[in-house]
Amino acid sequence: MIPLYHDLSEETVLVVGGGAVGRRKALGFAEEARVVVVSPAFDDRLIEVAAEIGSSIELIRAAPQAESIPEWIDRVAPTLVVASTDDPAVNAAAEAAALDSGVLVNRTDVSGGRDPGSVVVPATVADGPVRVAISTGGRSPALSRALRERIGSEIEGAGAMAELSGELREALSKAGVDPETRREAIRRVVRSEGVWKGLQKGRSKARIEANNVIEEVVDR
Ligand SMILES: C[C@@]1(CC(=O)O)C2=NC(=C\c3[nH]c(c(CCC(=O)O)c3CC(=O)O)Cc3[nH]c(c(CC(=O)O)c3CCC(=O)O)/C=C3\N/C(=C\2)[C@@H](CCC(=O)O)[C@]3(C)CC(=O)O)/[C@H]1CCC(=O)O
Ligand SMILES: NC(=O)c1ccc[n+]([C@@H]2O[C@H](COP(=O)([O-])OP(=O)(O)OC[C@H]3O[C@@H](n4cnc5c(N)ncnc54)[C@H](O)[C@@H]3O)[C@@H](O)[C@H]2O)c1
Repeated sequence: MIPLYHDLSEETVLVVGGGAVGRRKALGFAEEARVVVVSPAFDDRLIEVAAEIGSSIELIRAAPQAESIPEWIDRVAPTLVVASTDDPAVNAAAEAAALDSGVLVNRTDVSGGRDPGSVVVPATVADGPVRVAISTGGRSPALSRALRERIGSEIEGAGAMAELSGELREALSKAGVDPETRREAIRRVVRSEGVWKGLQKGRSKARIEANNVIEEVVDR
């Protein structure tokens, strides 16, 4: 399995099954996509949060049987279908219908042994624009979660570093610094203890540190 970061803004995710797992997936995807959850009953927290965040999550009360899932896919036109009911036959039908329509599918009730087009939702941790995704290839979701908790502290401050080094890279490029020198300067900035420490004290401190690192490379 190859990890990809998929921009789902303006896309629709269809979640079939609105229990605890369906709620977790729906709320995760609703950070970016429009989400439609179809289920005969909904997790209480999902109902609460859906009411708070408004139009990006739509809850539709229905219990589609296996044979009617393709109609739901036609009607909702999703980019991704999440199969999260507690009925394996309905989950299997959602998977088959999604794959038939060339739509991605996340089967939440099975691990390993996936068909092409089937995706795993990883555990993720973010700091600003930096986002780390962890998968065990479906083998151990509990381990994914434990590793996510560990990695969280590891990437603290990485978001600010991404912003700063991105801006510096653009500034060097505009100033006409040749690409090889620019790459070397930015590589040193992102590895510099001084710049990481500076970021904890504030942006201007980090900028001064970064400029010192860059000058050493540019003035060589
Ligand atoms: C990472 C995370 C993302 C998310 O869902 O948001 C996620 N599961 C999470 C938690 C979690 N899930 C389960 C437990 C209980 C402990 C345990 O059983 O291990 C815990 C731990 C907990 O809750 O602490 C139970 C479970 N999960 C699956 C099955 C079916 C099966 O194994 O057959 C069963 C057994 C059900 C049963 O038998 O009843 C299946 C999948 N779960 C996946 C993702 C995919 C593989 C990811 C990978 O490659 O590692 C995959 C394959 C499909 C998918 O859903 O994409 C999220 C952590 C979020 C976070 O906190 O960071
Ligand atoms: N991927 C994961 O992380 C993970 C974690 C725990 C469990 N699971 C698996 O995911 C499945 C769901 O777990 P859960 O804890 O959310 O169960 P749950 O019982 O809380 O939720 C199941 C939901 O499916 C709905 N449903 C039933 N028939 C339906 C139909 N025909 N159409 C639409 N919705 C229907 C129910 O009303 C309920 O809301 C289980 O099969 C479980 O084995 C996956």
